[in-house]
Amino acid sequence: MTLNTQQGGKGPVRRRASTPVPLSHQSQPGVRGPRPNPIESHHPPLGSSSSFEPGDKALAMPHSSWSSDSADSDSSWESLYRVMLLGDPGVGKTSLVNLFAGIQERDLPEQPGEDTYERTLSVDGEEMTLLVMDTWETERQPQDEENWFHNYCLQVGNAYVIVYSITDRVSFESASELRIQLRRTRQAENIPIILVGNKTDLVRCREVSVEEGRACAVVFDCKFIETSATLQHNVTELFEGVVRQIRLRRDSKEANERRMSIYKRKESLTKKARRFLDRLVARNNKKVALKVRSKSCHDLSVL
Ligand SMILES: Nc1nc2c(ncn2[C@@H]2O[C@H](COP(=O)(O)OP(=O)(O)OP(=O)(O)O)[C@@H](O)[C@H]2O)c(=O)[nH]1
Repeated sequence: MTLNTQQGGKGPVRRRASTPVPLSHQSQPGVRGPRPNPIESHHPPLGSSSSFEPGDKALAMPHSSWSSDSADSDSSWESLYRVMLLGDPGVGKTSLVNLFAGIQERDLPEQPGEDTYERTLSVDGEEMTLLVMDTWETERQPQDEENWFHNYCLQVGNAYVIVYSITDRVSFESASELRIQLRRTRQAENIPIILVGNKTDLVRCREVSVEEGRACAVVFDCKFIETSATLQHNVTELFEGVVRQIRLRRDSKEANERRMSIYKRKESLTKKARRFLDRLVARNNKKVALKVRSKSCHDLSVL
């Protein structure tokens, strides 16, 4: 993986944790600054900060989705993808995002607060810009604010990385709950979700086995990888996987749309009947599907 910073090769772009990225944020590689739009006032230029209020309606507009037909789904929109890190406190989200951003421990600011990083990755010869957001907090006060903020996070991501620590079973259970919450919030969407078991270097303290992690990913229909931020093990693979998962969906959506428009024109009644029967058979073959999924859930380069 090649990490290319923007802004003329300076370090990764940071944003403040308290600055939700407006849902309509769109940038083209190399183009900085907000586009003129009604919620512009909430989105400061990169590198500067702003605050937000829970319940801010302008920010809570419906998110763009893979299946969106809105005007926002043009090619410029697709040049920047929001990746949300979710998970219990202490599981290693910040450590993972720091590795993504190329930040060494000694360079970390004394006052934490910069939790969002934008970098362009080159994977398989193609560049993609990710905005990785380590803004998930579970101890916000008051509760209303926490609920609003969680809901916001679950709405705005183009991809999700749900992290647990393999040394902490409670964090594993929270990860499953988060997956359920995500499914509820983004029901109809096929967004990439990667379950990450971090801290694999702590072998003797392991509370969650690889098999359990994998089984969870199969049941919840997401990808799975184990990492160690401390040893920098599988971290590159994780973020490359995020890029590939986004790309696979983007490409398959485009291909599907093309195929469907041709198909709809040509499809005969017999074909429609056959398709219906195929679906019926597929539904009855859930067991087979589960087996196939369990084989591929750890392969982040396939759907
Ligand atoms: N041994 C080991 N420690 C890790 C690993 N990843 C993170 N840690 C440590 O776990 C602690 C918590 O890591 P963070 O990255 O701050 O975790 P977080 O999920 O961002 O926590 P919050 O900011 O509270 O949400 C730190 O002391 C890290 O050094 C890992 O892979 N192995």
